[in-house]
Amino acid sequence: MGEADHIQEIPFLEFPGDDLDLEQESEEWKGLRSKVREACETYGCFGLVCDAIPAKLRQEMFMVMKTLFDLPEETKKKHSSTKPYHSYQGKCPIVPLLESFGIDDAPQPQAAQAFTNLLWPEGNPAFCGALISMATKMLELNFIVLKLILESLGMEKYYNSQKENSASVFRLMKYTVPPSNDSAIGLVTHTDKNILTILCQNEVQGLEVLSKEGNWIRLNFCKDSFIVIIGDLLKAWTNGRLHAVRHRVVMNGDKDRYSCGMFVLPGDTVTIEVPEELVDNDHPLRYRPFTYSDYMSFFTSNICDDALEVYAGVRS
Ligand SMILES: O=C(O)CCC(=O)C(=O)O
Ligand SMILES: [Fe+2]
Repeated sequence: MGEADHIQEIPFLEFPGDDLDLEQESEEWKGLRSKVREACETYGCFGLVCDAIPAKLRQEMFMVMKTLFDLPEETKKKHSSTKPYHSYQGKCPIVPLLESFGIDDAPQPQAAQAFTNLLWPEGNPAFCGALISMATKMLELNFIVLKLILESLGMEKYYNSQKENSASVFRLMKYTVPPSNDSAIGLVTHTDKNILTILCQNEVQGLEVLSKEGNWIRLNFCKDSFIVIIGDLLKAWTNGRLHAVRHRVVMNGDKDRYSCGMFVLPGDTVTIEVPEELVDNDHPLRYRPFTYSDYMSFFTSNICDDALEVYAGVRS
């Protein structure tokens, strides 16, 4: 397993205040907005320290995640979906350390309850409560970041429709300690195929991002930080202005890694189409219109590194 070239280069930003209701015309908001844009253009990701999502809730989330992954394999397999990345995915030869669940619309109490009841027919209020609270806060944070991004591009008029026409999947992941103390791939290199992702991990590091210059950067999260990742769809919609960063997980050490990620996606009928304001002589159209579901169908049968360019890129 090749070592990362750099320990930390990506910006870590601070979300001001103790709740997510940051006043949107404040100087703090405007300051954050320009830093977010710069990070999204240059790195396609950034760390975000956010005390508005309490440390206690994060701890609870990782505790209940452990009880989830400790369930028997047969029970975990009950969670299935026709959509890729939404089912329970057990360990497999490509990613032998990883198990994951994708939960649709997890902030909605009905969806969270249905997931909980499937795995614990006798009920598990502690799990369900932590799931709803964490998913709700992370989705809220996702939309705040989306708003900052759209405003920074002068595209805020699209915010409400993007929000209304979105869906979410909350992914819960467990990476087990690699055998024989070696470092080993936890998750293979990829770009996220959705709009925007926010990740949260327990104290075990492992996420690495590839800089535009081609260096692997190993992220060193501080305890209260989240990581924001630009997905392929936001890169396409912004006509390539934002960077969809390639990333992977590399495991080492002697502790299991747990992470959860809130992935915002477009609703099924939404077409991703570059708005005309983002096309001009300096920025000729780079992506043709497409839907997320068609893009995912393409990707799952043609897994490749530059799926977005191959699938939707406009060749000049
Ligand atoms: O576990 C992590 O930190 C990264 C997960 C990830 O990149 C993904 O699920 O797309
Ligand atoms: Fe990812």
